[in-house]
Amino acid sequence: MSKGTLFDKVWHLHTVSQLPSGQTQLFIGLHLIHEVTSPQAFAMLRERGLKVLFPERTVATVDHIVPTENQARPFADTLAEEMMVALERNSQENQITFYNVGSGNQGIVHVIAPEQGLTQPGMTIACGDSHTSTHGAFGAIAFGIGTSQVRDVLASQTLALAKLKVRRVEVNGALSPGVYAKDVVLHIIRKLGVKGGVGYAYEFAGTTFEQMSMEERMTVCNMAIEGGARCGYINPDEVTFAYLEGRDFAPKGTDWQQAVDWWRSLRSDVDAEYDDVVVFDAAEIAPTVTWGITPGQGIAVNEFVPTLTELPQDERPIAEEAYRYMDLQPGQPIKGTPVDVCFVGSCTNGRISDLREAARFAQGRHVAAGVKAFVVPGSERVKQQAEAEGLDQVFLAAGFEWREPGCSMCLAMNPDKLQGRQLSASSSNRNFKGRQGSSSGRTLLMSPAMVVTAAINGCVADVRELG
Ligand SMILES: CC(C)[C@H](C(=O)O)[C@@H](O)C(=O)O
Ligand code: SF4
Repeated sequence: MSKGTLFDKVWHLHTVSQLPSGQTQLFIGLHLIHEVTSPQAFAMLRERGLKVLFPERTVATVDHIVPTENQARPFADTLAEEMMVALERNSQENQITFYNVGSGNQGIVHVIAPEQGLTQPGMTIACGDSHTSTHGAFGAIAFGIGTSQVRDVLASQTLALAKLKVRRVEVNGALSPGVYAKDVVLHIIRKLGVKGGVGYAYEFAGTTFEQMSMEERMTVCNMAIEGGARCGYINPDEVTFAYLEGRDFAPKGTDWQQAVDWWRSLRSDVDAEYDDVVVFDAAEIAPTVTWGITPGQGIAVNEFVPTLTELPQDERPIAEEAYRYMDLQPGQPIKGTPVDVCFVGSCTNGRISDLREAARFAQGRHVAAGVKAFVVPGSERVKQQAEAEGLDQVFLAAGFEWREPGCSMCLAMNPDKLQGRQLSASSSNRNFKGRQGSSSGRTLLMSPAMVVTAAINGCVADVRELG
């Protein structure tokens, strides 16, 4: 194996051909599909009389449109019901494994594939969903694709792609108390910008990531795309292997050791060359909250909404738009901003460790009067595990609602929606205008522990002061 980054090695190993366009025809090891971006792709396939080439390399689940309260069929929303029926039919007709509601394996696509061991180091993974970068936490090259590319993968198991450059994003040192993976990635995006990663894969490296659990690594890679990087990854190590061992689709017996040796060989070499390197110090990272309308508009919870003069010229127009939309004044503290809705969930922070941490802060406390707070597990397995540990009871006793798995209010393609100008504290990944349902609804992104802190205080508050 030649010297290089994991990205280079995996790309090279999956290259089928070099296309005259200069692009690479890349083999896709695992194709994940969900109800939103697959129906049209299957329709295009049908129009051309094509079949799914490798149905065993495609796995389907339903997440965006699933109601998290009443899941009785048919769904009240006819469009949601149509998408559901289409996925059921397409999976069945094409012999594609479909983890439907009630199967015990359903959930947000980026939660279920890792938990079942489908996501493995050295793979290429594509899904018609931008947060596919999540799977890079395992040392896979994983990226979101559009619907016509979903068609291409279904038909040929390959994609025509231009190779990305690689930026090593290094963070070193221990995280301070109250600082989580979410804060690390919000900090990175704040510093490098929401477009800073365009054209790059982000290799997250350094002792901070080495110390993280797989679930924390997934939180970081999940938001690579929010920094413009279509994929983000972390080199596989003992933490990765320990997480994978014994999972349903992980190699077993003698295959296991062989796989581990193979995965080790794919790590970026110490003398690998990068197109760019940036280095951060973990000690500088505080609990972070977004105040604006892009995930890059983040500040430490004890900082003030930036004034125009503090911002570089090119960030000023979007800042002005954000002040107006969010109804926040430049220079005001973010702490103390009243919240209406508190949401713990999503493919960023809806895993068991997120729920455990949220429950730790909710334990023995109560949601403030007038605040609607709810917890949505990322998958049926996460829900089951949380209930086995009694986390649901902790949340319920604290005044949180406990829901069925799905994307829920991360995107509000289901009944969980903000109303009017409501302001939400959310553990999800996007704070775009109108993202959580209402066209004028407002979102502040933060870690699950900070969402719980906000729920209890009725306003943005510092998790470090909750004790
Ligand atoms: C619906 C889907 C295409 C979309 C995505 O690509 O990310 C969604 O998951 C999101 O988070 O905005
Ligand atoms: S949880 Fe949110 S970000 Fe993740 S796939 Fe669903 S809608 Fe997209």
